[in-house]
Amino acid sequence: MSARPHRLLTGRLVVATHNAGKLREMRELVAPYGVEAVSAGELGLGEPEETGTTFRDNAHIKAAAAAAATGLPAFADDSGLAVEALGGAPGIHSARWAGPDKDFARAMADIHEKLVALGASAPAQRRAHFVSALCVVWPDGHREDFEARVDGVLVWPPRGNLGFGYDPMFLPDGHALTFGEMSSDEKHGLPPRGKGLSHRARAFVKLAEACLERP
Ligand SMILES: O=c1nc[nH]c2c1ncn2[C@H]1C[C@H](O)[C@@H](COP(=O)(O)OP(=O)(O)OP(=O)(O)O)O1
Ligand SMILES: [Mg+2]
Repeated sequence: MSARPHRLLTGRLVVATHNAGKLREMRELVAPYGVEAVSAGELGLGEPEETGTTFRDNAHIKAAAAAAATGLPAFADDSGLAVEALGGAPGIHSARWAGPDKDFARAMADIHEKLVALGASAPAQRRAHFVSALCVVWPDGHREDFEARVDGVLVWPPRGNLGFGYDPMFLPDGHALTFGEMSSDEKHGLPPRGKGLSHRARAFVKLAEACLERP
């Protein structure tokens, strides 16, 4: 009899990302659970092409590639910023909008300029959310998927130099600091502080509930 409809994640785990900011957050999230996290970079894994049309599909592509290459369970995140006035852009293209140089200062300015061109200066016209799709894939192909979002507004100019990507322009609802001004613990917003604040932490709370046990 199984009280758990999901598969338990134990032992070694590949964190299938090539983004240093994300890797740090994903390692912090799994740290309390006694799994040994090894990164895609440490294992010399390549970066699969993200050919999916959804966050969920792209997270699966990354986790499945890493699990197949290593014979270990693999944990991937596909995430992005969806700006309401831009019809959800950049969405799954959020990393690609920063170009090959990963110039997020430029990508943030681009978004701001597009909003200005639309006359969107009031916070209510500058609403956006981050989405995170987390996927764990085992070498036998079993998968577990979790997704969450965090809503907020885009400020200008950007504030803070913590975090990564679009963090300095994202002000989550109900908070006075942008993600760029928050410590990583504040951005996660996990217990005892809260129930999860960032998209990634909120999705991870679901993953942990389903697939992880504290040692
Ligand atoms: O918490 C976040 N704070 C700020 N920006 C964020 C966040 N979460 C996603 N983002 C933006 C930037 C990132 O580059 C892109 C995700 O694109 P995404 O393809 O999932 O990640 P990536 O290419 O950077 O690394 P990888 O695919 O190896 O995991 O969205
Ligand atoms: Mg990517």
